[in-house]
Amino acid sequence: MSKTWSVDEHLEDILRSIRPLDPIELNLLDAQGCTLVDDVIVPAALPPFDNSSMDGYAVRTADVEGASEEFPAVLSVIGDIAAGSSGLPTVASGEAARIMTGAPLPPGAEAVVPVEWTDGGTGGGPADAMPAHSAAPQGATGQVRVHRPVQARQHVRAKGSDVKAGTVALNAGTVLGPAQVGLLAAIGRGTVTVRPRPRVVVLSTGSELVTPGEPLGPGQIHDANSFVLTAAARAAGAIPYRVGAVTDDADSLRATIEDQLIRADLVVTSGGVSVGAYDVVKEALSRVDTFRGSDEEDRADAVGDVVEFRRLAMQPGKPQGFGLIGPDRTPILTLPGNPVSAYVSFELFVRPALRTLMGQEPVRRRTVRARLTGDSGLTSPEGKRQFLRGDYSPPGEEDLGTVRAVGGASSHLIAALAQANALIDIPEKTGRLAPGDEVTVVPLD
Ligand SMILES: Nc1nc2c(c(=O)[nH]1)N[C@H]1C(S)=C(S)[C@@H](COP(=O)(O)OP(=O)(O)OC[C@H]3O[C@@H](n4cnc5c(N)ncnc54)[C@H](O)[C@@H]3O)O[C@H]1N2
Ligand code: MOO
Repeated sequence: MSKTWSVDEHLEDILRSIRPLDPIELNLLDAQGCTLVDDVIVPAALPPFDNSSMDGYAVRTADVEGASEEFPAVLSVIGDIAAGSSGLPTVASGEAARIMTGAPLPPGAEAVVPVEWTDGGTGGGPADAMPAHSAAPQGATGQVRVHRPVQARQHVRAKGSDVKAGTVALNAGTVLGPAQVGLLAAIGRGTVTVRPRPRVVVLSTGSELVTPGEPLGPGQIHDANSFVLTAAARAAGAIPYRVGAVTDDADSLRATIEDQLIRADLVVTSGGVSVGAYDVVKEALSRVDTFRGSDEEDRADAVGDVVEFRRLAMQPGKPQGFGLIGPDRTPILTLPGNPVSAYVSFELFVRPALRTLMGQEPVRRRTVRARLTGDSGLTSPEGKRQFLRGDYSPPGEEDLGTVRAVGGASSHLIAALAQANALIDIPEKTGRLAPGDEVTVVPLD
């Protein structure tokens, strides 16, 4: 009998054959979720100029020293400075410029008095706000009474106080989330060089499969796997292409995969990999001449172009296949057909492969230790690493969180999978677990 592989051996074999995708330059929003290839250097200081952090009046500090509501400092308003203003007036002694948040601090001014610390030019008590310029253009002229002093640079955001020119804004390897996209935009980057999202072709196999939304005939079931795998690929950051279920016919499957290779950085199939007489994936992909290219060079490359089918010491997910196919040596992972097996296999093998293609680390999901709860204990097949579905609660006051098994071990239990938020990772040598035992948990967040 051929070798039984451990989960780690199979994963390591896959990862050994996969390299990060070549970098490309993408528009900022298209790069969301992608990994930066190079450090991004700040080209010019941010903010690019000293500016006001308040709507108020730009003043000289000496002019408002000792000011109070009873004895206000009275200053002449020389004009408005709105955000985006250029051609700034100089603020001389006894003068103030009305200034808006984000507007450049004018020459001569040392600080900004918020409008609430003034009469807003009304001659009355403290102002709540400035009237709109369109409704009260006279606010840009006349006099303002200032009720409180300010210190030099108060309410001024200094040039470069956010980031300085020449410093590193983001390090290579950073995954671009909303805040990182925002920073790149703020420093003026319209495009960025990243590892692209991998394109994943997902196809399920089985003559019994019917697309959701269509009625079932005798012996038929709805195709769940191509949906769960497509959703999982998208959640992992890839661009999935779901191909409708292929019937159990080796030639059609080969033809479908061959057609799809053009748009695939990775192919995932489900079903047809065990030991039955209609296990089409195995039949179609075990042939040595699979996916020869059309020219000589491709043909030479394609020698040995075969998917290796393996048995893993794992439950669910025992039958697995992996290979590199076609002229571009595209990785293909063939997952077992039982829906829970397909999903667990995705989490353990496909997701790390996708993260490797994206240049993201760590490639494996984090694990935590948790205490097993539930009325009875668990049994696990010795000699197999078992991944039960679990409901994990993170620690509160206690040092460890808790986890409860959801549903049984059978790999057709997709309803229980949908109630789970974690996998319970039970080692090969463990046959029995009691409530209160510590276990390893893989949160699926
Ligand atoms: N004699 C043996 N039989 C089986 C063994 C074995 O070692 N010896 N292994 C079992 C294990 S474990 C698994 S896992 C399955 C894997 O089988 P396949 O990968 O060949 O999958 P299928 O036979 O095509 O399907 C299995 C099961 O899952 C259902 N299925 C398949 N695709 C979908 C889909 N897209 N959506 C929903 N459900 C799907 C299918 O109808 C079958 O019920 O083999 C065991 N047998
Ligand atoms: O190993 Mo299978 O994946 O139990 O259902």
